[in-house]
Amino acid sequence: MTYIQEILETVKRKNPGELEFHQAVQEVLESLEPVIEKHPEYKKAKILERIVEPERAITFRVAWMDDKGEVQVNRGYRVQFNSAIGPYKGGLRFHPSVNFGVLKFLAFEQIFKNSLTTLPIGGGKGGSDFDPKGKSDAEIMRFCQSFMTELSKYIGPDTDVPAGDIGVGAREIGYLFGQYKRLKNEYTGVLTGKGLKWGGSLIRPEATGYGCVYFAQEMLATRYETFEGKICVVSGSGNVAQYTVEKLNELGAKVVTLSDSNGYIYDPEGIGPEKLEFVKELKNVRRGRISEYAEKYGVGYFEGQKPWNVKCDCAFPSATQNELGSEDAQALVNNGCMLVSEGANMPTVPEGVDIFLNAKILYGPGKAANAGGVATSALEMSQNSMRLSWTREEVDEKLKQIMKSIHKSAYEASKEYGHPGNYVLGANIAGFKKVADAMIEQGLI
Ligand SMILES: NC(=O)C1=CN([C@@H]2O[C@H](COP(=O)(O)OP(=O)(O)OC[C@H]3O[C@@H](n4cnc5c(N)ncnc54)[C@H](O)[C@@H]3O)[C@@H](O)[C@H]2O)C=CC1
Ligand SMILES: O=C(O)CCC(=O)C(=O)O
Repeated sequence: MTYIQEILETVKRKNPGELEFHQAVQEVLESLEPVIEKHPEYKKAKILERIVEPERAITFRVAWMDDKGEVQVNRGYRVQFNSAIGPYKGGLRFHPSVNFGVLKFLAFEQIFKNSLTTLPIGGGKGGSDFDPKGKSDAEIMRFCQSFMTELSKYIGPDTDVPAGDIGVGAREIGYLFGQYKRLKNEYTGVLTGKGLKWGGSLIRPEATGYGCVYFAQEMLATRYETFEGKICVVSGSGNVAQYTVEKLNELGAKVVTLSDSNGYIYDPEGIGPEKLEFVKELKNVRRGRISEYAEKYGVGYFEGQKPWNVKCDCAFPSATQNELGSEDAQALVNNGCMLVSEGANMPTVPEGVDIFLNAKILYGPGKAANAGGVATSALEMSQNSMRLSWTREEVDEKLKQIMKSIHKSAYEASKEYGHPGNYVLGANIAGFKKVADAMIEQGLI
């Protein structure tokens, strides 16, 4: 057994049943094999053995009352994985599928993603198995207040700064922030993704989707290509999907699909700006299903299916982990897809990633392609500390430059290690080195 395999076996033994966590660790460790060979100091300091163990993982009871006056109980979590280069930073996910395995995979990915942004932020993630679907605003507020009452003991603007993820958007961040302020009697940047009137940053809502498209633009440029006239397939219809579509429209592409957990819509005419406004209102205000788009515009709706069989030039998985299987990956390649840029975290199964890499299409893994969201969160933290606000143009320009720099460092690392254009390898290596060096310099902790 190799050194890397031994560590992986230990991770599996110590974290039984946490399949998503095993998957994320395996991908990163396999990429790091040549780095460990080149840098014996990492092996001596047992960096890999340490980096796969969270610094702290908290679970807590969240009791709240529903509109009928009945008591409900959920489980809350925060995984504080690595603080070598900055305070823990990463979103909160409210979804019934949330458990330690899912949050540990997300927090682990966040370590390398946050390092790639070049900004001083460590890796964390949290959430709850609470299902916001079908809940009233009052129920969401009571849940958020109870959740924050416990979480507030472990976070702070210089310790751990949560944000949104699946099921946590502007509304939830508002209720969480209000409760933190009430408990601590202080007005600090303890969360990002805040409302613009009370400490939020312009462009943060757009940042993950826009950033994912900027990263894709950089990949396309290596082949002297642009988005003009490209047919694009997007999955999901939440925050990341919406702003991915918005930026693709601006750049002259045509987006033909969106989805939710019930199915996908196919609009061959393209989801232009006006139709996108309908989606935003449908999903962010009325909180309805994407099938309503098909009814309104008279296009196809495919219940229980994913959009990966639709012929396209570029694909943007923007819903959830492992939403793109190996058959889906093969279908995309067979249909001539030349680029996949991941808005979601780990949306492609490992066999699918291999299919993309072997086919030599442009493949941007989530930890590089979707890093614009957390990078802009770090810009929100900077603005909060300085007590000022940058303009929309300033933040957007910084986001563009950060995505360019992430692309450059991932590309250069892939070249240095003999696989130019393999962004999986490049992102893992470039993200790892800064954290590993910081861990060594800070001693045995
Ligand atoms: N919001 C952010 O800034 C960032 C989000 N991400 C990732 O992007 C992805 C989407 O997140 P958001 O758009 O923020 O969440 P959201 O809650 O706004 O939207 C989630 C979307 O995914 C769909 N979805 C959720 N679970 C699904 C399932 N099991 N099957 C099919 N569809 C499903 C939902 O229907 C919805 O359209 C997640 O993987 C998240 O971790 C990554 C980086 C930053
Ligand atoms: O903005 C943040 O802090 C969190 C973003 C996030 O959860 C992610 O990058 O997956």
